[in-house]
Amino acid sequence: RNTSTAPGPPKLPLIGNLFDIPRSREVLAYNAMADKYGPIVNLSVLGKNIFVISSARILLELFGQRGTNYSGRPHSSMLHDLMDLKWIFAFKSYGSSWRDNRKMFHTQFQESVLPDLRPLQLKSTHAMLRTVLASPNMDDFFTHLHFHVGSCLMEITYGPDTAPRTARLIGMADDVITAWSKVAVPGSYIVDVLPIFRFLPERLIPGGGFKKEARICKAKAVEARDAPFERVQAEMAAGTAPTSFVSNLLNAFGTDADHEMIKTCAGTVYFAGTEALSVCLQAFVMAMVAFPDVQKKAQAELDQVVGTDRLLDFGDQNVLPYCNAIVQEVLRWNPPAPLASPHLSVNPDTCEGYDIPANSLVVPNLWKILHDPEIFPNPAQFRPERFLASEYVGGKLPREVLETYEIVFGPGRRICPGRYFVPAQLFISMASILSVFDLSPVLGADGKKEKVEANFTYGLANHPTPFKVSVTPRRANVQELLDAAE
Ligand code: HEM
Repeated sequence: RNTSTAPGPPKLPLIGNLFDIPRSREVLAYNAMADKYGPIVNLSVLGKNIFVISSARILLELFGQRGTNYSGRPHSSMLHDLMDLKWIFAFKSYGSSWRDNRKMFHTQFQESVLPDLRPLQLKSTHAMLRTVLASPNMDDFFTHLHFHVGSCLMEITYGPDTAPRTARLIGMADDVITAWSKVAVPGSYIVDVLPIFRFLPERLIPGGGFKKEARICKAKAVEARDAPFERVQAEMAAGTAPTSFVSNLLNAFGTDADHEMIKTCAGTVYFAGTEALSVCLQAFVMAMVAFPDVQKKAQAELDQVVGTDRLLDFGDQNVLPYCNAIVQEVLRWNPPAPLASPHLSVNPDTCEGYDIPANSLVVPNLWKILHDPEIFPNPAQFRPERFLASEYVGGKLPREVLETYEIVFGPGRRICPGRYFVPAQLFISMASILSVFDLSPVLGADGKKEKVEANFTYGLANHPTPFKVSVTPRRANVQELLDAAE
């Protein structure tokens, strides 16, 4: 065979590239490696091969055409065994349990059922606008946005609950996400380097260490998963359960065995969806402040379509191309999962003349693909126009723009099952905010508006770095319209 090892930073004996693996600002580090070594970069850590892919074509080939070999997930002692999060199907290995969960999940988030969710999404958006109007300062703004998407997903999954109970569940679930995010940073937990440490009793570790962290995380995950599910079961027994992801599925499937899967699928919704939506809304706010002309253009479109004496509705979506383009540009400009989720290969393979040994970790660099200047000229610029068909000769979006953009949801069999829901949710949240509020930089000590430069953490979840924004209602009747809305 005429194959070779893919290029990458030089390896040390035994430990390989242990010290080349970035532990912060991962996206920037992998971008630099791609610039130096090309679209397939090979790293190896303690004998384990990692391939970082930053070409859409290669990614579609591996995860798409050769999907049977590339749709696994790596196993982590901390995440799967100690935190016991193996029930979340995003972490399951490729096989029948993952497939069954995904199928069930899809019944509730496929394109055809999405219109049923709109009234709830709209109601949640109005609640968010009311809260922002009541306390518009910046420190609270992102908290309101996070609660908005989190509680909306919770309500879709379990039906309405009281605000304090929802806030408690969101708090617990967010703690779980914070804990598991650390697992993705190599070396965070000794047990993932030496899995035998799993059997070390907690009392022998000073302060309880990783064992204590895992125990607390597991308990919170179980409560966040079980408490709302059991509430719906009780409501159904009493005949009072409103329609929701869980009540629909409990009605459709009868046996106890199915109940377990309904519970785990439902639990996956919040854990898989909230952070990504929340990061998108934060990036959107940053874009509106850093690129004020985009905001003005969107508001002009909204004023023309919606006018001033009613609130935006889903019925307006088809006639607001610029607002829809903003949604796409937010996802491209700051993909919330810039390095997607790592895949694990099964059998040895070759790609572009390079060997890919069995059990390799394959990491897609979505960020780099979505910032390819050949397809998205001047990629750091927030420019929704690149998604307007009217900008192109023939009035059609070029195929490579569309296909590359869709990479944001990860290609192949593990593609995000929330991908139909996401644009609708982001549209209603973002366009509603722009139609009733102005987002602008705060005034500095000199009385002038402070300039906001777009900047991000460039980590595994790509958050905007802290900035200030002033949120002001655009018209005197905003409160009145919101009071009258559901
Ligand atoms: C806000 C925008 C979102 C983006 C950009 C996004 C993107 C992604 C990506 C890149 C993956 C990994 C795909 C892979 O492994 O190759 C993923 C997985 C997943 N996403 Fe999303 N996601 C978003 C929101 C959501 C929402 C709202 C939900 C739930 C309603 C959701 C549910 C899931 C699930 C369950 C998985 C795991 C799929 C599997 O392992 O089979 N996502 N998403």
